Amino acid sequence: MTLIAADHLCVRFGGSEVLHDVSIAVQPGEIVTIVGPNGSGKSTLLRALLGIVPAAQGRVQRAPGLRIGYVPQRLALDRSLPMTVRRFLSLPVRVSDAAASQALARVGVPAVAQMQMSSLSGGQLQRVLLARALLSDPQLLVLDEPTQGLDQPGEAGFYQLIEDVRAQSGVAVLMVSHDLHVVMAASDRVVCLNGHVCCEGTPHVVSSAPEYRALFGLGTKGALALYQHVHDHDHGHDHAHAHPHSHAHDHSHA
Ligand SMILES: Nc1ncnc2c1ncn2[C@@H]1O[C@H](COP(=O)(O)OP(=O)(O)OP(=O)(O)O)[C@@H](O)[C@H]1O
Repeated sequence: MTLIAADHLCVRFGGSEVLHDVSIAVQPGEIVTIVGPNGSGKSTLLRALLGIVPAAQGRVQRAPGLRIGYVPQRLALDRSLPMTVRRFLSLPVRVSDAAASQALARVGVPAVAQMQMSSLSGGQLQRVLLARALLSDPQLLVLDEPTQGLDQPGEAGFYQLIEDVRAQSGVAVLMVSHDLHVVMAASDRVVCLNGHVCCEGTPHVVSSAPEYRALFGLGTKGALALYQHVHDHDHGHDHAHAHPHSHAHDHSHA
């Protein structure tokens, strides 16, 4: 059963077509990442899938009753207004203290409930946003650049958390990211977007595709190395055939 899908979707703003003939589908339990240059329509695609932006052509389908936890790219919150994390977690739907504590503990920030939203660090804020998205027990998490502004360890920690949450709950994840290095390792499937779908597939396939290389250059060696590293661990049983160094070496010359 497909959770959410765009079928030959076109989106226009005024006279300009921002998305052209985009088809994409997310299955239960998958982590799918959309990458692409600035202005390539990544946020628009998420917003169209969520029904916030209308389709000019094609259509969007969501599984009946689909529960979605959405973390938008920008938090529309006046940071000068006093608001504790606890109160924020009850917006717009009131949750019990127990549920709030459990959600914060789950994302690794158990002690921030009484802190002001404005005094959270970037990494803490991202985790609080994720906690709120998880409170509705979603089948699909939609995350728009969830690690924006985080340093490399913060980024890696956040993606690890996403994988842990997926492993615990089986939630599917659809996210937009610019952090190619870490994203590649954390995704089952990558969709490279530039107004249309340039290429899509496993991180390995996408990062070797000429369309991807044309957009992102060859600065993906780290991603490849990291992905191969994780992959080799997952497939320890055929380690007689696995040779991480020669893999990385081969690809750096691909
Ligand atoms: N509500 C809107 N009205 C008019 N134009 C819009 C609107 N939303 C987005 N656009 C335009 O659509 C294009 C794609 O924007 P979008 O935010 O989807 O790109 P993106 O790939 O997410 O970019 P970034 O990586 O910079 O976040 C841009 O040219 C943007 O100006």
